[in-house]
Amino acid sequence: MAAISLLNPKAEVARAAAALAVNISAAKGIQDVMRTNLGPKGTVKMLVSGAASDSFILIARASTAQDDMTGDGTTSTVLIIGELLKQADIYIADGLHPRLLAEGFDKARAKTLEILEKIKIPIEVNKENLTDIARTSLKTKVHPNLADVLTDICVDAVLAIKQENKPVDLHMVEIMEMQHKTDIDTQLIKGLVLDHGARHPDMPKRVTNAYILTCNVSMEYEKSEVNSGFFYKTAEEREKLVQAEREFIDQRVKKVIELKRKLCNGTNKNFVVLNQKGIDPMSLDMLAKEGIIALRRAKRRNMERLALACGGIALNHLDDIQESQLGFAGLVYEHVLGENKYTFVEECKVPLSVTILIKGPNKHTLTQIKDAVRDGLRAINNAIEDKALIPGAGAFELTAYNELMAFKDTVKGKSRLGVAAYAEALLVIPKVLATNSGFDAQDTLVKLQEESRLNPEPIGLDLTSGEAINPKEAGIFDNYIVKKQIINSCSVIASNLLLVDEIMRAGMSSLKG
Ligand SMILES: Nc1ncnc2c1ncn2[C@@H]1O[C@H](COP(=O)(O)OP(=O)(O)OP(=O)(O)O)[C@@H](O)[C@H]1O
Ligand SMILES: [Mg+2]
Repeated sequence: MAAISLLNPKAEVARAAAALAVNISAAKGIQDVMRTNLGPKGTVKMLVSGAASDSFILIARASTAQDDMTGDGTTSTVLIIGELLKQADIYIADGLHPRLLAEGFDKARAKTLEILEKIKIPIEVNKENLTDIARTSLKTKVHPNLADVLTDICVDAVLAIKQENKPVDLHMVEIMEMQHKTDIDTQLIKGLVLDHGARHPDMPKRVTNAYILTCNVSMEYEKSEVNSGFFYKTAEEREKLVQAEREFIDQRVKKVIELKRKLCNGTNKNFVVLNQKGIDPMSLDMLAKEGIIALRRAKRRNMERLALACGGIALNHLDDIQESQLGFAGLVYEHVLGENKYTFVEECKVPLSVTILIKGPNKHTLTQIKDAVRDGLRAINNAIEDKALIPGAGAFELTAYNELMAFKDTVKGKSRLGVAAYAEALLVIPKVLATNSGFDAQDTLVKLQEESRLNPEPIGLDLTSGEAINPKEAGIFDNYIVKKQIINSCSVIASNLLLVDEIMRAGMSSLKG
């Protein structure tokens, strides 16, 4: 193939035209697959795979890049690219050169970014605003009742870990799954959940007002050294060494017990030891007699999170332990689920790390909720970083359309057709939102455009009634950063797909040269 096109310039042109046609039809095809996803009435996300064309890969990459960056806007990206190419197809059939269209796209892109700046609503970072953005996002992912529950959880989680004047670290929100049919739903734990229980039957299963000692100190008598035979000659000597070693471990445990007695005895307070190292049965016995809960072999990662959640310091030795080094939790309890034991450390006062515990009857549900929670958290975080929101429900796209059409008249030459095509393409968002809710796209659009001519405020679509609404009043918002990325990536990808013949020619001439 390549050899023939090198020799025959006509074949080269034919191939380029065919490539353009492939790109256009691929973009339309992907758009058709994705369109039913958009908005809260959209169906659950589908994973598209298996198509081989480069254009597909390009669009898919744009859409996953979008997802990696902000966790949102992938469906809109694909829809707008598809629509840009559909529009382009009409103009190209009329003889317009793709390059002029691409030029127009780029002018429109710059203008649309200006429109975005104008429409953006500066916000204070407070519960109400964060709830609006989280709810809008979550309702596009899970059914409305669950979305409401998850909205509160996500907002409370972020507000809990958010520190004044510092960027939010979403890693401090641990997402944990529990597969179980249960009446308790997904919940926010102001603290954390360890996936094991206490190791002694006499230890309390539930305590309140608990000091938390986190440490990485062996409370385990290490037989191996003593038993190795190097250290003793007689049985008596061995016995002594064993005793000395035992004594050494006991001293450690006694230190803990001493502190516990000092702080807790005669009060309503309790004591919990969470140790990264081992605790042997004798040590556990001693602790259990004192009513102390002790967990051994806690995961290292959890040790760090424990200190963040409960306060205190993870200690590497117990030589001089003091109250100030301990954390505190309002409630510590064991929870048994089937064969698994969990320990909940919660009601931490100022937790810098929290846990969202997702419950669901099966893996599929768990994954779906987990993805939704991640999206919700990212939407909240985006809003905090942007300190702004964009009115949703198609309001931004309708406003941008109006302004771009006015702008188009100021653009000289044929590239203005690219600007018009871009403006038209943005309307795919309100149109598909309408269709997915069972309304006629054209009727709805006419209605909304009439309303937006009368109303200075951005106008969006009420998906229940099919009428115009003010998204600001309805609390429907999108992230600024997400819209910005959609605007940028759509025009770049669409232009690349359009200019496939030029790219091919450039590639070809470099081959010839
Ligand atoms: N309650 C609502 N009423 C009207 N429009 C809404 C509502 N909630 C969300 N939308 C609109 O739905 C669109 C977002 O839909 P959706 O989240 O399904 O797709 P996306 O963000 O493009 O892609 P992704 O699949 O990555 O989330 C936005 O245009 C948003 O304004
Ligand atoms: Mg979305």
